[in-house]
Amino acid sequence: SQPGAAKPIAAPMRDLNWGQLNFIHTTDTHGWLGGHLQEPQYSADWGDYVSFTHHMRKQADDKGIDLLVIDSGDRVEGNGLYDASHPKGLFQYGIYAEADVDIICTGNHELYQAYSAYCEHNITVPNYKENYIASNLDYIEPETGDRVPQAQRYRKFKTKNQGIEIVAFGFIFDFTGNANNTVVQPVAETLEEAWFQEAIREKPDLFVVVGHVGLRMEEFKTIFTAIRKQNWHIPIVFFGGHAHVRDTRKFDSKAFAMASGRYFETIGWMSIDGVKSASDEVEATSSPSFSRRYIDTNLFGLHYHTGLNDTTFPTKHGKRVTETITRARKSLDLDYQFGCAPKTLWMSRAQYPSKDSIFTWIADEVFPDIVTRKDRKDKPRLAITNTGGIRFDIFKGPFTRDTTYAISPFLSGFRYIPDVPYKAASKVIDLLNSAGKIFEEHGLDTRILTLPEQRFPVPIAVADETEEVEEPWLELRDVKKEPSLIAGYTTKDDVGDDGDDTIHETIKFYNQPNCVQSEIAFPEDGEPETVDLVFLDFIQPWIIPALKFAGADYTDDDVEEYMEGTLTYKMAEWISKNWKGEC
Ligand SMILES: Nc1ccn([C@@H]2O[C@H](COP(=O)(O)O)[C@@H](O)[C@H]2O)c(=O)n1
Repeated sequence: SQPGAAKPIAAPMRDLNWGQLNFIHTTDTHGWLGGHLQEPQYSADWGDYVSFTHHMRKQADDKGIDLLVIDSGDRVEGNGLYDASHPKGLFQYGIYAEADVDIICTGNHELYQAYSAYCEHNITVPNYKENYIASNLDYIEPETGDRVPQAQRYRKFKTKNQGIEIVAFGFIFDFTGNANNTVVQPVAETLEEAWFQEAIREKPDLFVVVGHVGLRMEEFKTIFTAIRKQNWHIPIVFFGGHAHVRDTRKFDSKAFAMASGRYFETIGWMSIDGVKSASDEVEATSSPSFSRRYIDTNLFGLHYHTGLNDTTFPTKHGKRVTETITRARKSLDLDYQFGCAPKTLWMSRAQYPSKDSIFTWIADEVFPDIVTRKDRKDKPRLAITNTGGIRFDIFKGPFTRDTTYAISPFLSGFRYIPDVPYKAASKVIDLLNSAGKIFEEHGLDTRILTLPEQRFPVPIAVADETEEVEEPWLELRDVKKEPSLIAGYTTKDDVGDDGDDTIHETIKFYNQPNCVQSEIAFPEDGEPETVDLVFLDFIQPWIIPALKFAGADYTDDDVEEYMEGTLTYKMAEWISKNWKGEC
């Protein structure tokens, strides 16, 4: 872990189950390669990950079984290590590539900006060569305008030790917010293509679908159905992401999907037995058994799972990566303190509105101060932001450059429509928060506005009780002798509630609105006649139809820049003025 990071913390652990074929999975790391410096249960860094995967590959080799390392996208945006450099990702791409990944695909965050799409195509794809798969994504070459596959459409290969034959795909969900140098082909359309139809007729031992797709979104189900139509008996595993949650979904007794959280808090572990019979000639027809674990990026747990310790765990390579991160963090001055957070503010561990809610802080304290311009400072205004634009909690203590990007990594700026009749403008916030249907008519999904974690909830009654899911190696070591529990995830998925490698004190999460609003410079009595309606540029597509529905006919041409500067910049400025002091 990084110098100054919180020390790893002891906790009661559940063992990992090894099978014939095993997977290590990361997703939505969003640049958190330095680890969570303030949280002991997630303070391992990418160097530790490099050491961990090395030891686990070695164990697989020693046992004569196989291990594959997977990443399902959104490696960028969300942490100073990526966002604070000019250009962005100056250090991040090289550091990430120190990890040896067997199957890797693209997420939506690699595609929001033409620049990051360019880097993905020209840095990460060549770094991973045949391991990079882009089943439904094309890149547009800037020099020629030619549309080319971002990477190969699928990959057929055999595992190193047992020669298990795998056909692997790499999808992204039906994303529409991509920059114009990429083309995302809708998943359902892609499945009709000749190459896909050929690939699913290959008859491997196992299909592996890696996708930047939430497990409860439609896309994986559609892919599952297409593969199953051709192959009633071949096992399929899916590795998803995007929803920022730990989750496992069972499509049928031979098809299992897992998602491994967010921000390098989680390393996913999946194992399968019975995927290939000992004799090559006989097809494995009985149901394979699957198991999953969500490993906290706590060095204590990584030592535990590898059977190593402080001295034996770090490999030379891992140590070098840790040192490279330290140097990069230093040269980006990520520990520079803008101020000192007087208390912890939560995204979803507090209700909105409440004194501990980060959104209440933004609406009540930050926006009234920052959303202003000299020539219209007395104009009453409504300022709206989507909650999804805020990405992480603020912990009491130093608020650094790094914290700034973890909270607000995006380049979104402030726009407005001047002098909107208040009667209409005042209705916008409720429409954004609770009138999803109205926006659907305009092809807009209001779930995009909110936190990824609550966008695709896991259905409550999910487990199919009639089917057995094997968890034969579960062993809980000495829970009673271990220290008290630390707060963390208690994941409920299609298999049960024992997936987390660490037994945590359960955290309660509260649903948040899609958007929050501040009323600024309002008259003391009564309502204003008109207001300036100020909003972050990301939510403009929802603002215009909302106003229309509220009775005010505006178009994109009526929208102007409200002030210079991004939310990220303005927030950091606010903190340096208002949270002065030592900590
Ligand atoms: N400029 C932006 C870009 C994105 N968002 C929010 O992030 C969500 C996507 O994040 P994932 O990690 O789930 O891919 C998106 O739906 C928005 O809520 C934003 O606010 N501004």
